[in-house]
Amino acid sequence: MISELPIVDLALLDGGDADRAAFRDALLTATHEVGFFYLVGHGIDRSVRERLFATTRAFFALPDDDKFAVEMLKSPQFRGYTRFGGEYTQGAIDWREQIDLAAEYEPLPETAGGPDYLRLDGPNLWPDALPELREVVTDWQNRCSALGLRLMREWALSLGAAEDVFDEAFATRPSALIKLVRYPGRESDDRQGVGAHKDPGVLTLLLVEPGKGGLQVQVGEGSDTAWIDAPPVEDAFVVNIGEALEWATDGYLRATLHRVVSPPAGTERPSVPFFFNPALSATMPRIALPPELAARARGVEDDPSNPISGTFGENILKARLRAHPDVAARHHPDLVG
Ligand SMILES: O=C(O)CCC(=O)C(=O)O
Ligand SMILES: [Fe+2]
Repeated sequence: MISELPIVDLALLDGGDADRAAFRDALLTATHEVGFFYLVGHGIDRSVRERLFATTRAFFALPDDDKFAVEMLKSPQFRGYTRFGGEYTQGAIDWREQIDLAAEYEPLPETAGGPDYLRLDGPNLWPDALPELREVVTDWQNRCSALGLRLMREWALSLGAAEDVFDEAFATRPSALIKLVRYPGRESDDRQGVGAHKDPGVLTLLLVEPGKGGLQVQVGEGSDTAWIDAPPVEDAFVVNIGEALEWATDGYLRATLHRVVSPPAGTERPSVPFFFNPALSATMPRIALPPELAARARGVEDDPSNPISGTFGENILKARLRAHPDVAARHHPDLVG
């Protein structure tokens, strides 16, 4: 069983045919076997990442009243600030605070009997007290979306499909989500920063402040599994597959359980996950795998407590209602009974 996540170097794509083939091999192997890898060579400058973390810290340093002014409880679209104790994974509280900022679109006209997930379209709650947040987050979203699309094309090629097979799902109203997160240190037997979960979207590009451990990834198969540490690697994103890409590849690519352990008392751990998500109404294409890959596809995991839907909006709405029961009860009582 592996003890460290594999490293994949995007700069290989700037080389010749052999380098590009090596990149696709490494990408496919990492995401078939582990579902998680470190991405280096991505070309996003250190200064840009430092600015993102400086802004993240500035947000969490705001007085409580400024954060509560943009509380998610005010947002039927699950945007805004979640204080400690507001979020749950597998029924247990996640000890982190965060602000959720997603792509912003005008709600589509209400159609009677239309899908519930369209309720997720709408505005972010931007804090007046930190006006630069909007520009920094929008810039980060643009950079990560471009990187996400580039990776999707590489997966398409490495799976034997047309390069643009995934493009359409992201072409109109893609619903990328960024969280700025802060895990406070604590002295407690309960170490749940965020509980074990799979990400509901397509892929996640995670940035963690240098030097901050705590992320753990489940490796292995069936009953033979173990949790390994995935500390940040210099200049690297941690990238993982979400349920929508597992679904698209009949489980050839895997969405992997991961969790964050609270940092030690007296420290804190900022992180910024970017969730590369298609349009709410998109159904991911199901890739016709070449026989040698199809033979090793596991099928989509069948977990009665977490059914995976091929329509992205259904999958993300399920995850949002479960993670934020207070928002669900206030704004969507008809969906949670
Ligand atoms: O903060 C992290 O390192 C990971 C967070 C995560 O897994 C999530 O928010 O889905
Ligand atoms: Fe996650």
